Amino acid sequence: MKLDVKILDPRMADQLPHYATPGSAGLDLRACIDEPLVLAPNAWKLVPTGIAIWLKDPGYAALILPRSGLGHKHGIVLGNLVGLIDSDYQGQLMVSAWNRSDVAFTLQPMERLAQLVIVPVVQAELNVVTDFPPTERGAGGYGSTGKG
Ligand SMILES: O=c1ccn([C@H]2C[C@H](O)[C@@H](COP(=O)(O)OP(=O)(O)OP(=O)(O)O)O2)c(=O)[nH]1
Ligand SMILES: [Mg+2]
Repeated sequence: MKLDVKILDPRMADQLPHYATPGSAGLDLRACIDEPLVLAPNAWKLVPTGIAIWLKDPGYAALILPRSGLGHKHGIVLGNLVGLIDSDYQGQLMVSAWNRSDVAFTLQPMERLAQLVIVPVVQAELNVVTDFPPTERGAGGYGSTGKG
């Protein structure tokens, strides 16, 4: 698909997000900040990415996800756990950077902070019913099929 993108911070012009390998699912998002940002243990800050996208088609959404390395090694994940970008959103992509670790982390300007994944979406039309026809699972959940 073609994705319309607006460059809001001139530093992004020559480092637009790209798929790092032919099989990559995510586009890395950078921290468009002017100076290093210290995230104290358990602190979170909204970080601009310097770009806006317009998905346009309600059949798509974008998810902002943590980068595995930052999340696992440094505890830098997302304050909203996952960011959901609506197809009609045209504002700057923002990343809620949360330091869930007990060690301060310094985020450098233009560092790759999170990743954006475009996903297909189905908008459902709600159909109100009083009963569902029975299924094998029924209302069973939360481990009802047993362990292992
Ligand atoms: O990590 C995120 C999450 C959201 N957004 C933008 C795009 C999204 O389309 C919009 C609204 O997000 P969401 O619907 O999750 O937030 P809300 O708290 O429900 O706000 P709203 O009332 O504006 O829908 O904010 C971001 O830039 N980054
Ligand atoms: Mg919302």
